[in-house]
Parts: sequence; structure tokens; C-alpha cells
Amino acid sequence: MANFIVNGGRPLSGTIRPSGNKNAVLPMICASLLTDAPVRLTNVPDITDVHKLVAYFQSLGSDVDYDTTAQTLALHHKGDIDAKAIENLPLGIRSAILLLAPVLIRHGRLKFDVDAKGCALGIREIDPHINFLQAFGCETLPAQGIDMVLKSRPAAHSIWAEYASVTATETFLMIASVAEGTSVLTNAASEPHVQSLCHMLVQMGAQIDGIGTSRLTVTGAQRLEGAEMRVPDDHHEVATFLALGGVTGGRVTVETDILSEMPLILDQFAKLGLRFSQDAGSVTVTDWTREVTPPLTQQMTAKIEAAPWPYFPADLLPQAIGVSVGCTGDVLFWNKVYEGALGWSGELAKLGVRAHLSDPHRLLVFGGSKLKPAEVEAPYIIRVVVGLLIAAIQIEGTSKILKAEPVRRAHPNFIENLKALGADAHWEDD
Ligand SMILES: CC(=O)N[C@H]1[C@@H](OP(=O)(O)OP(=O)(O)OC[C@H]2O[C@@H](n3ccc(=O)[nH]c3=O)[C@H](O)[C@@H]2O)O[C@H](CO)[C@@H](O)[C@@H]1O
Ligand SMILES: C=C(OP(=O)(O)O)C(=O)O
Repeated sequence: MANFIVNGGRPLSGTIRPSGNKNAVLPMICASLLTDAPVRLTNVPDITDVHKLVAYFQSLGSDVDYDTTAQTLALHHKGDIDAKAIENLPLGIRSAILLLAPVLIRHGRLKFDVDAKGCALGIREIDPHINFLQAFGCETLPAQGIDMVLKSRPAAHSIWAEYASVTATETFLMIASVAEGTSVLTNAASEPHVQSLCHMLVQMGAQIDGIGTSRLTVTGAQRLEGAEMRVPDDHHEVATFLALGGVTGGRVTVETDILSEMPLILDQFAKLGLRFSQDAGSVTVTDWTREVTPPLTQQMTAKIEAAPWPYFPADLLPQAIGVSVGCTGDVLFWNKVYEGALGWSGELAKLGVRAHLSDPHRLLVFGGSKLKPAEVEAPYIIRVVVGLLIAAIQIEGTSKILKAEPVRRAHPNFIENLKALGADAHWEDD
């Protein structure tokens, strides 16, 4: 596991383009298995999760052309796929769960003991996925692990989900897109990455109404066609570069076409004293006052709460916490999604941060901490590596973030990009 070394206190400045969104490209890659026609994706990030899915498809005998320089990925799953290889789902990535629907649709059977754990944010449930698949006619056979079969074309089904799950909504979308008839999912997730999968499935021949809302109506196609899609820019990475620029007292411009999805995200970072200017295709962080905007309701503490879209994303909470440690006021962070996403906050104390973990979902960061460089250890959570870096890079002196490797799952060339903006940072191999 590699570590990050960062020499903090140097302003980051310049212009940068974000990479494609990991959580958008992964379901798109999995959905390519729904067709025997070619699929071509552009703006594909060079990240380890993509490499794992690509290796899986290569093992199935698919034609795969992944050009990391051009950021393109061409996939063509022609005839039969290798029945032995199909059960070797990629390990350690949450998106392995997104292979269940397409493999069952394509192959009719899947036996798995899925390690679809992804980031260590708490328990990563598989129940909604299995329940949705069963509702569409997949049977579960008694077995060690899970053994599912799909004997004929799925029949449309309507579901009211217990909660708005991103990947379970994507499972629904994939199976409903080939089902006979019209299916409805109520309490659907609506994140930008869920929307991009909808647009891809529409291009492939499904009819989808309600894209971007919590109710999706899908009419399936007998046969799905190929697709050519651009992976949307990563709104998490846009916010990350802005935060890094701001906390170092620099001026970073991010050029992107995803600004329409970012008003709430920028508002919440502005609550932490970051100031932005925007034009049609870019956003610039211009200043950091360090002042927390106090609520007008005097009994309240300033707070940032994360929940399913269109709330502030849970995957941006660590980055916001990283900014807040240098603020003069108190901020309450509330993760309404995951029960295990804040346990790492003890590491902040090593950097001199005063904070109180109120319960598994809420962290109160006190203003005015006397920060100092330190060695901290990241959990297996991509965005926490980034959050710890945002905290460390604002502190003069050398800090080390142990086990920083998970960042490679979502942010290509992360250190190279930081260096190009003027950071003094490098990888250290253990
Ligand atoms: C590959 C991928 O796309 N991963 C993303 C996806 O994971 P993933 O699809 O696994 O996340 P879910 O949306 O299912 O939510 C994660 C967990 O939070 C809990 N939960 C969620 C919503 C809710 O209203 N109530 C509730 O209790 C459940 O325990 C659930 O298992 O969405 C997460 C939430 O945006 C992101 O952090 C992950 O980066
Ligand atoms: C939690 C994340 O990813 P995953 O669900 O793939 O583990 C993330 O992208 O921050």
C-alpha cells in the first residue's frame, strides 16, 4: 500500500480539467454486456476500478480496446461468453454488483459469493439487488453463496424501493430495459451517474421517463443496440480541485461541463468560506475567508448534511471536512447515508484538529484548531484519502497519509495533477 507525502502551505494555482466520473463509467461498462453490438465510451478515466472490469471482460473473450491516453474504451461482446470465467467477478469493488443483472440477462445463470464491498463505509448491502432481480423473474437456487438463474425474458415489474440506492437503481434500470412491458421504480436514486446510465440505455433502445427524478418508468426493448457515450465529468473531482486550491490560498480554475449539477455543492463549500466565480464552462476558487457562515437561526450550528441526490453527496463529505479543519467557526457534518463513514475522524486529532464524533453519523468540527503536520492513516475509503489530503495540504510542513492507494480507484494521475498546480507532493511506496 502506497503513502502520500505532502509538504503543505504552498498555494495551488492554475487550470485543470476533471476526469470522467467513476460512478458513471462503471455502470456504463457493465451495461455494455446487455448488447452484442459495439459500445464506445469516451472521457473514460484511467482508474483501477475500470481496469478490473476491463480485465473481467477480457477473461470472458470480449473484444476490448481501452486507450488510456485517448480516454476511450471500445467494448464488443459478440457471441458466447466464457461460462467458466463469468463467475470470477472482480473483487474489492462495489461495482461488481452491477454485473449481476447483465450477466443473468446475457448468460442466464450466475453463482457468486460476491465481494462487492467497495469503500469501507459500513455494510454494503446486496439485498435490494437480489430482491429487484427476483421481482423480474430471476430465481435463487439453494447454494453456498448465491446461485441465480433467469430462464426467459424478464417480465416488467413495478417496485417501491425502501431507500434510494444508487447501484440498486442501476440494477433495476438494466433489467427493466430488456423486460417485456413497462416497469416503474419509485424511490429511485437520481445522481448524475444514474442519469447518465439512463441516457445510455435510451440510446440502446429502452424508453425511460422520469430521468433525474425519484420515479423511473422503463419500457424494455426486445434487443438493445450498441451505444456511443461520453462519460460525464466527475463532480466530486471538480469540488476536490476547488477545495485544494482554496485551502492553500491559491486560485484554481476547473473547466467542466458538469456545472449544472453543482449549485448545492458549491453553496455548501461556500459555507466554509470558499469563494467562487463562474462562467459558462468553468468555475474558479478565488479566495478562502476561513469563516463559517453562521445560521440565522441562533439555536443552530452551521451544518452540512449528506444524503441521496439532490442532497449534498456523501462522497463529498470528507472533502468538506478537510476544508473545515482550517475554519474559524464550528461545523456539524451529518452523513445520513452510511453508518461507518466517519470512524476515521480520530486521525484528524493527529493534525491538531478539535472534533467530536457525536454518533456514527455526525461529526462536529470545532473552529480555530491549531493545526500541525502529522502522519495519519487513511481507511479504505477513496474520499477520505482526499479529505485527509485537503486537511494536510493547508498545514505548513510535511505530512504523510498512510495507505493512500484507494485514491487510484477514482482519481487518475492525482499526484501528477496536484504537482502541475504547484503542490509539493509525491507517492512513497511502503
Ligand atoms: C459504485 C457506486 O456507484 N458507488 C456509489 C454508490 O454506492 P451504493 O450504490 O453501494 O450506495 P447506496 O446508494 O446503495 O447506499 C449505500 C448504503 O447507504 C444506506 N442508505 C442509503 C440511502 C438511504 O436513503 N438510506 C440508507 O440507509 C444503505 O445501507 C446502503 O447500503 O452510491 C453511494 C451513495 O451515494 C456512493 O457513496 C458510492 O460511491
Ligand atoms: C464509496 C465509493 O466508491 P464505491 O462505492 O465504489 O466503493 C466512492 O466512490 O467514494
